[in-house]
Amino acid sequence: MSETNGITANGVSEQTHTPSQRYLSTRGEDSGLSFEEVVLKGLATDGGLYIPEEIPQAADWQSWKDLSFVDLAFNILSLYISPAEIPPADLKDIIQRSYATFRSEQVTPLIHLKDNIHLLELFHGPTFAFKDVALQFLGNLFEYFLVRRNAGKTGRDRYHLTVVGATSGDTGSAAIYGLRGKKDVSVFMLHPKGRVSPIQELQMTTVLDANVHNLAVAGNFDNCQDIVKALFADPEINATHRLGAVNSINWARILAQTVYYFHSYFALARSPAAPSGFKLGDKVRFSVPSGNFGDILAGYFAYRMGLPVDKLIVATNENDILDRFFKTGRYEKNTSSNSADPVKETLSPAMDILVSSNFERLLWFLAYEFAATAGLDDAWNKKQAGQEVSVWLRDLKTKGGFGPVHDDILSAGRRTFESERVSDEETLATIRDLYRQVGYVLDPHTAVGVEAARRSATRTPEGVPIISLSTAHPAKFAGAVNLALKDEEGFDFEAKVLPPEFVGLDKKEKRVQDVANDWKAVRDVVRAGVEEELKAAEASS
Ligand SMILES: Cc1ncc(COP(=O)(O)O)c(C=O)c1O
Ligand SMILES: N[C@@H](CCOP(=O)(O)O)C(=O)O
Repeated sequence: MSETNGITANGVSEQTHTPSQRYLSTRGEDSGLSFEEVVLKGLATDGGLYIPEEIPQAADWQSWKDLSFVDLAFNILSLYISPAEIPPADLKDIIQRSYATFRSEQVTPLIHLKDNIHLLELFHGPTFAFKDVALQFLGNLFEYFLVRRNAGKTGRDRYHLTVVGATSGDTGSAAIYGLRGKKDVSVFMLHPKGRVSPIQELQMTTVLDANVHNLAVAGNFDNCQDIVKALFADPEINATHRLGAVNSINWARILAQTVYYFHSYFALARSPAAPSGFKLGDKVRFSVPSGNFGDILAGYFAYRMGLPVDKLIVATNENDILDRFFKTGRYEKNTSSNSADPVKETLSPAMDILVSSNFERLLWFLAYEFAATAGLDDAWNKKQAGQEVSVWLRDLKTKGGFGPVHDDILSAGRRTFESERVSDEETLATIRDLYRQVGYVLDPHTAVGVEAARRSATRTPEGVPIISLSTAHPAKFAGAVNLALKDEEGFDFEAKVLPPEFVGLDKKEKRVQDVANDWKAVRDVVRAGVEEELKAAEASS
């Protein structure tokens, strides 16, 4: 970071921002940014992802044990957001409004599933998936920044945010619900045509607000993600539009998700189902169904802040790039498939992914830790980490992978993480088992996490409980749930699983546009859509 008189190259003051409130890019070319800048930019100019310069230590985390979700979120987020940027009362208000939309008073309740395994239900938000926790917050955050930036401005002088996102189903609807109808924001959500569940598709396409544009791409999720990254890297559209990100490349997504790791830990410590004698400071494991590595990365931040985590269990489906990394040290796209599409379609489609974009953030921390063993100064360590990550990511793009990484880097990763790959057959068996054993219906993604937790439990030190993250409501994945449970006596999907909010969705009007798997074609659609909205806004003002 180049600085003059305590002011960073990007204008952030050292007096008002602690190192955990200043941000840099994982590829080393961009640093000294404020929270507002990284939230509005999404992806760094050098193609990297933003991370805080330092992970703050929550020295007094135990004193947070009885806080409500909102108060806990306020304490955690304040460590990463300078009060000079968002005054505390405003931050509290944004958080409060974001979680007032949840159906559960606890926001993310923890229930005891079976034996040593507890389930963290993250699906009580508007779209019934864990993404709501971050995207309700991000929607309000965008609104807050835009209102401030646009004070006194009219017409084309207003700061207009053009959000482009890729979804395999859940991010799409959660982002749309977080941003629908918001002033000065257009949302273009790309999903792989025919490869999201029917309910997920309906949740997105039945939202008819003028600022919401659903684009069905002829391709898979990775194609959608690549189009989004190509748009962010394109100087032409960046010269005319301010692009914004709602995918977990946006730092605010990760940050908001750290809260439920703490919240569930405290809920467990209070629970009569906790192992006998369990007390604050004792370790837990978290099992996380993983695709883009955003959710589990939030757990890594919670751990680095001081939460007593024994292990973070990366649970993948048959699209297992992450599992293969933790087993071999190689991060490689799976090109062994004979089919033209190397992404396998599974029963947990939200995790059907070739490359996990957030893994880059973990790689940076592992490379940084490794560089620090050389004992040089911190600026050098950060520079080294940025260079290492840039080379890895270049090789991923040009050669389809990299590795094996240095033994010390892999060992450092394995100190915190372990991984499991769960097949479709095992996913169905897990849904069935848990239904038979405790009468609970798991969604297929959650089942991947629970199966990984069950395997991990056989290796877990005595008395270490496992919190398994339940990332979606089972009604979102009727196909897989019915496949697993259709022959179970007395099972009735409509009566046992379907929430009233989903009934009749298929009768509603829909809006969606088919697009080719071609980023330039998508760029044209985005430009035309924004223009139409701006003209309509001008006409009505
Ligand atoms: C239901 C569900 N479970 C798990 C995941 C994987 O989460 P992540 O991409 O953060 O690893 C997703 C997608 O993001 C999802 O929608
Ligand atoms: N599984 C995701 C894919 C996008 O992931 P994100 O967390 O980076 O937004 C989805 O539900 O769309």
